[in-house]
Amino acid sequence: MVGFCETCMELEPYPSYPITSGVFLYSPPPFPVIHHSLPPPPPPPPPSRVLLSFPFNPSFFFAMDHQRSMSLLQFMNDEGLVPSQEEEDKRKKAIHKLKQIVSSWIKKVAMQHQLPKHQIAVTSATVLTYGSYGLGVHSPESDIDALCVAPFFATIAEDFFVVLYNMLKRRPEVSDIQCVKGAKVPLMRFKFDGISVDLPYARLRVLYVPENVDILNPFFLRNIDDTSWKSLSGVRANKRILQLVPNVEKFQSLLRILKFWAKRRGLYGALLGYLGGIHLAILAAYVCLRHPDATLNALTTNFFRTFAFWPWPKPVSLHEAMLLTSVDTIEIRPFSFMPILLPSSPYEFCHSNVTKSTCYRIRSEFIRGHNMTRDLLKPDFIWDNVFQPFPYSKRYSQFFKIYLSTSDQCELGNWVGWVKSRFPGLLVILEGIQGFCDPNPTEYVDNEKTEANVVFYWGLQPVDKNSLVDIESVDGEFMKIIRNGYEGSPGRMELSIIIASQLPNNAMFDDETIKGRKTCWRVIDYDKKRNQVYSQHVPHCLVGHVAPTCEAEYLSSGG
Ligand SMILES: Nc1ncnc2c1ncn2[C@@H]1O[C@H](COP(=O)(O)OP(=O)(O)OP(=O)(O)O)[C@@H](O)[C@H]1O
Ligand SMILES: [Mg+2]
Ligand SMILES: [Mg+2]
Repeated sequence: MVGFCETCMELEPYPSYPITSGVFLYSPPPFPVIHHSLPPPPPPPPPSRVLLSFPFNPSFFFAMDHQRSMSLLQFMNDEGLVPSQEEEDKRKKAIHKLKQIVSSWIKKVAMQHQLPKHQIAVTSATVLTYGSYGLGVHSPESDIDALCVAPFFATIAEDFFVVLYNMLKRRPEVSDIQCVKGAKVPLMRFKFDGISVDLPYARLRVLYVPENVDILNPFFLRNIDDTSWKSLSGVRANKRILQLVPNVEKFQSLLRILKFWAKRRGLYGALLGYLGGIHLAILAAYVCLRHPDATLNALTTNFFRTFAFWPWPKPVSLHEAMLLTSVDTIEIRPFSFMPILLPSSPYEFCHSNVTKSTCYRIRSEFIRGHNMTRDLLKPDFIWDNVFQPFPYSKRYSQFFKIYLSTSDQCELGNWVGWVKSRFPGLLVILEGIQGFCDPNPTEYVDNEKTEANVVFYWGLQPVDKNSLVDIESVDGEFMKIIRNGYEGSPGRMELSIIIASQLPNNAMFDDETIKGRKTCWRVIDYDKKRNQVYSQHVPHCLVGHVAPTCEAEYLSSGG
């Protein structure tokens, strides 16, 4: 078990005494433990056996459990985790309009392809929502993940990325539109009425795609291409999760809570080796399946207990949660510190960038959550403590600073997106040198600089205080990774090491203003650079203009 620092109720960064539970399968990195002000960590909290010293009164425990569930719901409300009716209506309206655009797009494409009139009349395409919106757990700042599903004749390269792109671009509701062609799941990303939308594409071997097409039905999955298959996997996974969980409402509340917890504790973001929405959704579903009658409090407590003692890298699978022995086909699993299996055929693993350091951080946070929630009778318990922002500046003595800037504000989004897509490589380089790195996912802005910028501060735990990272060699190695493939004009990148006291004032790591600090950026106006594209089906027919490719923010996931 990992100890607490008594002054700040934070877990020690690394176990300072032998681990007894067998939770950690690899040896902890050989770093000194920072005792924030008190030297040795206290012994682990007393086991829950202590509860049995009270005369056992079930109704008292039920009452306590109920009370904690109620206060958790109140906490969610106070934090604004559930979008207002007004926000919901705005999203519904945006999706409705998107469906209309897609419907008229497919007719236009059918005409451009010179399909017979009767086929043009019946052809249709639709939009299926998935991700956090599809699961009903989105927060006000979540994007809408919407899959455009169309008949086979509409190509991705031309009809989706050119014709639909241009139709969207002309709409007054649409801004900041980008084509993300290089990702495992290619997509268009834009804002619709101010809401971020991720729009990947799938083609089915049909002429008519029903509005609520059942993509778990094998009929629709016949002979589809590889990209479509990958794009559909998010929708299939979501649908399966919602079918499996015994109580959708409780699952949604639990997942909302966990996403908020992960954001507050600096653990949200698959790109930086932490947990993405899909990972948390499967972990939450696992707990719901194992405890079908549990209250919200019991589910949250069980979540922390289950994963604090999970024997990683044993995969988490919803089949196991249902006590089924195995699934039919499992892809050959690449090594992963925290493998999590998608719940729908062909049972691939969620893409993961978890590293040794981030795995350690996540597990420490599971244990912290467990230690804080395990005792139902703890007199001074308040949920607020569980969700305290992670105190980076107290925890780390040094920070790896990544300063990214462009002289033109419009180029910042693409430049930062590109560098971020290469962050997994940088993390590996830093871990190789330092052994440990905590890539804080929060993006900061240096307001003292006149140029458009985004700054990252990653926590470091040097082996000894005098050891310094050789910035030049890190810079050289990382430049090799980011140099190839960027299509725009690259911005500036400065890497440096700072100590905790040099953190700028606006990087307030330890207070509650952590919410809403994500940088907003604008995207290049592609109109200035677009190229004409002609139809492959009708010679000399101009189908539109192609946007220069914006590189994938995610190396291989559709998020
Ligand atoms: N690493 C991944 N592995 C497999 N599927 C992924 C991965 N990342 C994203 N996806 C798919 O894309 C969907 C949308 O991802 P996204 O990153 O938008 O997260 P989200 O769950 O919608 O949370 P948020 O509220 O932060 O948007 C997920 O539900 C999942 O189906
Ligand atoms: Mg999303
Ligand atoms: Mg998304």
